[in-house]
Amino acid sequence: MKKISILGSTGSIGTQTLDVVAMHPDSFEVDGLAAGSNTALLLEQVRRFKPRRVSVASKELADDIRTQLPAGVELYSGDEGLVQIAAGGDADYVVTAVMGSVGLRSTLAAIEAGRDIGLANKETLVTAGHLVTEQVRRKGVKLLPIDSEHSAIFQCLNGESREDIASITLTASGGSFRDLTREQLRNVTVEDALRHPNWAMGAKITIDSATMVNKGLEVIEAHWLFDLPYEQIEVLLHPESIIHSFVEFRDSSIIAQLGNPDMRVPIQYALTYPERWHSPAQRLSLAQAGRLTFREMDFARYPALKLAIECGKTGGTATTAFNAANEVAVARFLRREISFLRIEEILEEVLGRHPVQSHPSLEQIEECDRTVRALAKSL
Ligand SMILES: NC(=O)C1=CN([C@@H]2O[C@H](COP(=O)(O)OP(=O)(O)OC[C@H]3O[C@@H](n4cnc5c(N)ncnc54)[C@H](OP(=O)(O)O)[C@@H]3O)[C@@H](O)[C@H]2O)C=CC1
Ligand SMILES: CC(=O)[C@@H](O)[C@H](O)COP(=O)(O)O
Ligand SMILES: [Mn+2]
Repeated sequence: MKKISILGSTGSIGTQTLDVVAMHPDSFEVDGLAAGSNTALLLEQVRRFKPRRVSVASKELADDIRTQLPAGVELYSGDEGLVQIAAGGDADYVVTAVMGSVGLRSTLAAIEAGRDIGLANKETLVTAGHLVTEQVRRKGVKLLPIDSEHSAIFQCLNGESREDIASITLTASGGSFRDLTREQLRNVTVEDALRHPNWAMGAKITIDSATMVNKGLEVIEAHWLFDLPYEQIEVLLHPESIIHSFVEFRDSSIIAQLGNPDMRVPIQYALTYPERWHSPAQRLSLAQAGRLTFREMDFARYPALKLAIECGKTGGTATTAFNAANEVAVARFLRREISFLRIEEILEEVLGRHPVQSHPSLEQIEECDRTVRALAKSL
């Protein structure tokens, strides 16, 4: 029986993780659940999965639900609450599925507590990849990718030697606006941007997919997860999202991982690795798919992807700043304060002004995150 805790249990990845847990009730037990503000859904999850410990985003929300929790369930709140769910109790495994760099301290706390991590929260690695990977090595825990592209690469690399890798390629759907020119992006709405062609996901990552920031974050995530230089990480447009990513080896062989777009598959693999269990995901029929198509990435069409990769190559706090500016810009777009194209402009402006620090400590990372957020809000 594996005891798991989920940070962000009420979100897209969190609820699908609980779907996987529900499919294998004799193999998984839920120790802790951390939500943001969706207390109605959290209470439903508590009744169904019977965690011993829960957390919500604020003390006020905790006060709202205190009397509705079964006796004995420990209740926490705020950032400290996330850390409690990540590192307290007796879970063996923590799924990090909160959105944004708010997940950093709790992920580090879970690793410090010796827990294996199922990582969906890519912003954590983008913000402080050097700290997270160093701590993973020091504590000897497993860091298993949930992000579909990284799960694909992880599966393709199973049993292979690092020296044999020529390159890895992350596939990109192109997002909601893949058929629009930059000129046509001027007047797009939040509703348009939230219509992802292939995946049903949380709002922030759906916008990131439309700006191609998501692929930029994923390149940086891949750099840390697979310990590869940026020169060996490629991006390719693949509108069908059937090939989730692939690896080319030095003998010119390519190994790819394919499947219908369904996050329950990589989530389950991260939970059951190295085993593979039955999944209800719809089987892929290549005959029915008929044709898979590919296009070279157009960096002029997607300047935020170019900027993200430049930040990755610069290193230090450049990626921290990129991520913080993006989180603020996307939140402002979702609140309809700025236009879609303004997201990219804010990224350019913030990075143009950011004094990069090399080898930042956790405190320096957090300071950078705060400063950049304030700047991005003011622009
Ligand atoms: N969705 C997907 O298919 C994929 C997502 N990812 C990554 O997974 C992560 C989660 O994405 P997704 O599930 O789509 O996002 P959602 O917005 O759907 O969910 C985010 C979760 O985080 C919780 N949360 C937000 N702020 C806080 C906070 N301050 N304290 C505690 N909990 C908080 C939310 O709680 P509440 O709703 O209760 O407020 C919710 O449970 C992101 O990093 C994303 O990039 C990666 C690959 C695919
Ligand atoms: C499901 C998943 O992993 C997302 O990160 C997905 O990849 C988004 O799709 P695109 O960024 O390719 O549009
Ligand atoms: Mn992805």
